[in-house]
Amino acid sequence: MTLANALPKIQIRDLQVAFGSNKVLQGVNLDIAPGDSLVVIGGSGSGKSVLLKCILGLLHPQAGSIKIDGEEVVGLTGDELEAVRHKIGMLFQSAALFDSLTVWENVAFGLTQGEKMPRQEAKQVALKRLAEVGLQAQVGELMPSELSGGMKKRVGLARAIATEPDIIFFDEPTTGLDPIMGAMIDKLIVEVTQAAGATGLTITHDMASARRISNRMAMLFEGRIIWDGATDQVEACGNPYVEQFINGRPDGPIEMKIQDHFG
Ligand SMILES: Nc1ncnc2c1ncn2[C@@H]1O[C@H](COP(=O)(O)OP(=O)(O)OP(=O)(O)O)[C@@H](O)[C@H]1O
Repeated sequence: MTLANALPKIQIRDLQVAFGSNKVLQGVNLDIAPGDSLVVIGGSGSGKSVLLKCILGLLHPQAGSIKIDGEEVVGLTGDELEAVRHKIGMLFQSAALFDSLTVWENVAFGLTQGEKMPRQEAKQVALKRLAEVGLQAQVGELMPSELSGGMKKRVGLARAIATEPDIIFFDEPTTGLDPIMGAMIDKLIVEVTQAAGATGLTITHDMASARRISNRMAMLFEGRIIWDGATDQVEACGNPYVEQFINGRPDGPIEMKIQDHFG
């Protein structure tokens, strides 16, 4: 539930990132309220991953501000950056599990390494998290190579929530899954995020998934957020770029831009 006057969980102002002459983010402004689940949509190469990397401190913007809980994170290094990252759980596109660790060790990684929790205690937490994503304790003893794609995503989700983060990032959470498994992962994402009272930030191309996961959407186009609003209003938002994108129409203002470049 969004509180009208609550301090944004994440506040982004005039964020600018360029790689040489490629100006990827050209003044991004975005507020994400506590408890919101926001999906950032936008075409390939529009800068969605760059935006997430800036929030994680993996990329340094040329200009602009990113505040988490009111604290500036741009420019942080060392322990201060680690403290910010500790607030964020992440489900990576490929689930990004360590091949040489068992499933439960993967889930417990942030607890044993980051929080120095004793191994047996961390294992109990990991098994609890695995149960929350519908996986039995025996799965905890398997190696990642023994899992299907859907199971890997579940394990990745269990790992993302293991340290009870305030914020969870989901990078293309349904990529590579069949539609039913994708819908199941979406349902789990909603359940675990709400149960944790966490704020969600997702990047995806999968509009069905975006609609299921989010209560808010923002569209990134030509380096800026060109629309940001409630998910249930996106169909009728009146923005021709957003309407073309969410309906996957080949014709419209976005195609005209592509023709400008290559035509
Ligand atoms: N480390 C980097 N060095 C140089 N250019 C980069 C780097 N990271 C990203 N880019 C460029 O920034 C632009 C945005 O990339 P980004 O990966 O954020 O797009 P995206 O919206 O996540 O795309 P997709 O949906 O295809 O994953 C691209 O033009 C990309 O080539």
